[in-house]
Amino acid sequence: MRIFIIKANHAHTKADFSLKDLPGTSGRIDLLCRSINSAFLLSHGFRKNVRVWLNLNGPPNPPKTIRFEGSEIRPKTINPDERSIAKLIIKALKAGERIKDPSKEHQVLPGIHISNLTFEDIIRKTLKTAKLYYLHEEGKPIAEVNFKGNIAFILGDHVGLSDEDEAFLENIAEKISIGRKSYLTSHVIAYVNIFLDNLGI
Ligand SMILES: C[S@@+](CC[C@H](N)C(=O)[O-])C[C@H]1O[C@@H](n2cnc3c(N)ncnc32)[C@H](O)[C@@H]1O
Repeated sequence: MRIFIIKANHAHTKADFSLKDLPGTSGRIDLLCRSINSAFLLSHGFRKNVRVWLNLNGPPNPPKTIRFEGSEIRPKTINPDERSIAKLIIKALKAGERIKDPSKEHQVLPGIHISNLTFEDIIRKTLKTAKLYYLHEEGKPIAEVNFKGNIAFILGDHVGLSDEDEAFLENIAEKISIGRKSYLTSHVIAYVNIFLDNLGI
């Protein structure tokens, strides 16, 4: 299984933004929509072996975490356009306002779950079943990594991870790189997926 964990520092935790101006009003939920597209979609196909954790930390009620579970998501739930993926995030955030025990995950649609899990909670949970890699420009080249079993990748948003996040990951996740340039989160996910496809993993 491939797991992508994205920490979104400013992404709004309430559906108080405009679909007409996602980049300007949502704390960059547009970036998360493109990341979902890159993580799951093939041309005329869907990656069932992928899990994505979106960890939203913007106003007004951080954190909110949305888990997309490829093996459970129904066909045609995830479409390629940003707007329809943003609508799924809005649905999840609205459901998140109503749940009684937000420390537990609540299913919004088949394969889409919302909770108040923190970034650290997600990492600790994932560590139990997968090897963790932190994607960063200055890491070890991805071509030198011997991938085995369940693999989890941690990525930042447009501002990247904080010093505190990096300190937390220090002895938990290996820092790996797809190149020395700084790429968009969604492009990094697409590259990693294609790289692993070519390895036959
Ligand atoms: C736009 S970049 C963030 C740039 C931000 N200024 C920083 O310093 O982290 C978004 C995320 O993509 C990943 N990323 C970008 N370029 C990468 C590269 N060359 N190799 C591995 N990961 C990369 C990192 O996880 C990064 O946090």
